[in-house]
Amino acid sequence: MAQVFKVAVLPGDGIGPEVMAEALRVLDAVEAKYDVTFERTHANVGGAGIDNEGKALPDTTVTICKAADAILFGSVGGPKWESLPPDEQPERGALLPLRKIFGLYANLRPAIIFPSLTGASSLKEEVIAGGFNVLVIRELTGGIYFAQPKGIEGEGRDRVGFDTMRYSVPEIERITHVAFQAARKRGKKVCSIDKANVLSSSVLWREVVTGIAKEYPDVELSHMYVDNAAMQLVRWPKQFDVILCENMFGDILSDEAAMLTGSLGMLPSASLAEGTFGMYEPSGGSAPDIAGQGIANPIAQILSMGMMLKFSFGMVDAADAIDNAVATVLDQGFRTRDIYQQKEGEKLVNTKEMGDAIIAAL
Ligand SMILES: NC(=O)C1=CN([C@@H]2O[C@H](COP(=O)(O)OP(=O)(O)OC[C@H]3O[C@@H](n4cnc5c(N)ncnc54)[C@H](O)[C@@H]3O)[C@@H](O)[C@H]2O)C=CC1
Ligand SMILES: CC(C)CC(=O)C(=O)O
Ligand SMILES: [Mg+2]
Repeated sequence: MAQVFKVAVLPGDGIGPEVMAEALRVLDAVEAKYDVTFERTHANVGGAGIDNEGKALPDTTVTICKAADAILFGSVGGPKWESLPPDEQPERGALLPLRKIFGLYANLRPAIIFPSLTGASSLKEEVIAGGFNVLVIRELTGGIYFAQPKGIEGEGRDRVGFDTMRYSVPEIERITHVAFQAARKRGKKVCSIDKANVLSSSVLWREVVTGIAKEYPDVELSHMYVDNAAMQLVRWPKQFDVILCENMFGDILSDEAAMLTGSLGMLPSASLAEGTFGMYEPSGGSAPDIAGQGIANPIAQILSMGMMLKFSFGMVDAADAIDNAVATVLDQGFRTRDIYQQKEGEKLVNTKEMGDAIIAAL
């Protein structure tokens, strides 16, 4: 009998539904190829939650996610909801609570440059010749995005806005283990990012990471201040293997790493809890500037779905097949607008045509 996996599908806003449609068509192709059934339940989230059910994270959505084996998430947010009170907006009202409710503390963002895409990277060819493969591991449920107190107090020009950067030892320990275990299976190097010359949370972060590293003598640890890391990523990305970051530094550096691979539309991510539950989402946002035009790059969403197959369902072969299909279509010259270089052999395609090509390659 075919194995059955339950997937909560949360397309969200902007380009979310457009790229999600392609990921689901690729999931159909996986179903046809492997002896497996993906039971999918769609739910509103973000602006779609506000518009359809009056809340960025409707209770029905949480119930559907709790009944699922994994969440496939598009992206949320956009100008339409930016004037709502901050805690009711799609990002703070839905995405961050989802990460907290499901304990998704480990965010894996693999920035890999496909050989045929080196021309789309913002870096010079000689800097990225031979490719690079960096895994950003971002702590996702702590730090300045979550810690209290935060808010805006006072009146008029006397108002102050404040957030709190806070990390506990167990929070640092568990994400550090994720980074070292990942490094063990690849280049055996962890570079931990902090701002220990200024921030107390970073002083503790560095101390705890250094302690955990002793349990992994086969993995080399280095530390780097976040400002230098931002510079080193564009200077010589090949020096990095696994980059370990707290929440906000990882948010920022992963967008930077994405662009080195050609486009934010290329960077998938897995947000993992203890065990096999995870939420799988592109690293980028809802891209209001291109939403509704059918031109968004669906690759980040499709590769995120592939990460779901690997990390939540143990379908490593199917995940590899998706990665290979993406590499094949890029070799064949298919390009959405964000990675189109107007070079000979390139074929400019829209979102759906990119989905078609990946399904054909699969
Ligand atoms: N996980 C999520 O749901 C996230 C949501 N956001 C939200 O998204 C909205 C827009 O934020 P921005 O800062 O503009 O970031 P963004 O990531 O949505 O877009 C930044 C740039 O990258 C491009 N881009 C992103 N994904 C693409 C794709 N798949 N194909 C082609 N181009 C792509 C966009 O067109 C834009 O020029 C905001 O409301 C923001 O809060 C931002 C980041 C993550
Ligand atoms: C709401 C933000 C924290 C989302 C974001 O930028 C991200 O997860 O990369
Ligand atoms: Mg981000």
